[in-house]
Amino acid sequence: MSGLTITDLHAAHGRTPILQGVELAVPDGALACVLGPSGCGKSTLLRVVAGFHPARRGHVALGDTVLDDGRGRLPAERRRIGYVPQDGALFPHLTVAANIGFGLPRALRRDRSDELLSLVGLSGLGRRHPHQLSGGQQQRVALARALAPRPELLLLDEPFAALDAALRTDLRAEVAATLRAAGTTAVLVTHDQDEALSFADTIAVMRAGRIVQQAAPQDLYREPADTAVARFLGEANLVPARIEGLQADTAFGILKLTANAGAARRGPVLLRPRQLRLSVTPGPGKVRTRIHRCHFRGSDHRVELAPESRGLPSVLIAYTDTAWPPGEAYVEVDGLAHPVDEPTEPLL
Ligand SMILES: Nc1ncnc2c1ncn2[C@@H]1O[C@H](COP(=O)(O)OP(=O)(O)OP(=O)(O)O)[C@@H](O)[C@H]1O
Repeated sequence: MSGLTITDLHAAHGRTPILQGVELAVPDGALACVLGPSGCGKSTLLRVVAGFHPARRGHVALGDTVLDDGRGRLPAERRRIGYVPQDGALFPHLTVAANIGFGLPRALRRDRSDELLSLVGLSGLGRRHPHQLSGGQQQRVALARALAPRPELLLLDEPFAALDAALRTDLRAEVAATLRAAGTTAVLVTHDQDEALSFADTIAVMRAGRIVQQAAPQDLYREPADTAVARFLGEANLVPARIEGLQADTAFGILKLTANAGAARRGPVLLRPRQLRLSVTPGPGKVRTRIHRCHFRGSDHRVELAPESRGLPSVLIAYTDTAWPPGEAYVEVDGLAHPVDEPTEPLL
């Protein structure tokens, strides 16, 4: 078993505390994402797991092996962990095959680098040098090199950040497929929510040196822990409500909740843009709005609506399959509303 378990992990740069009680569990064979804004400590977390930076206290274990507990540390070269940095960091003077085989016993190098080149879709390019490859190809070589010694855990530090949008989407799907084929447990850090949502089995949202929520992508998107996580994962309509038990009283009428909210209180509920349904006719549970703006985005339209009722934000966002011309639209809610509170801790 090679699942990663991190409990109450603290680490610092000099005197500045950076990781402040990180809790993270990545099951054996799972692809996890640590998602958080720039500077929240994602790279520091990966560096502690890889063995390049010491923990102050806490516990980091891979399967049954303790990697660091703040007192003792397993040296990085004995951790069986692969690391893919942002820029790939290939050796420029070595061929692609030599980059992949670097560090392997000589007798294994050729077969293993051929195998890995095929796995990352670069068969036949082993004799080239890194500068003769595109950025995306170089990142695939970096992935192949990290996988070559059969690590139990692979760490990826924003490995697609330098690539253009289309290539990034393709490559991350390929990388996810490659990791699943190899059965490797992996942790990718990113500040890009689309990347996290499309890549991972489990996403841990990091803020100010802590994991504030860990869940499967769909659960995290629909049921974020607070308003900041809600906004970080995508556009959010935060609608004022009186919340009690399993329902919320809102300008749309009574909405059912994702979970029992307990005693009565006031607070926003989350409605994602796809939960707002537009129509041209009024009706029960519908709110009259004016279409402020509608723009085509390729796969859908993003519509900004100005509600005419009180008790709603000044702008609601809906994603629709068809275009909506300027004028009136009636909006109703589809699905469950999710109660969200303001975050109780600092955001950075
Ligand atoms: N070597 C260092 N010495 C001192 N402070 C550092 C060092 N490396 C990082 N820091 C600080 O630690 C904090 C966390 O940095 P880290 O690189 O872990 O964040 P991150 O979430 O990965 O950010 P990004 O997404 O921008 O890479 C930042 O405030 C950063 O300035």
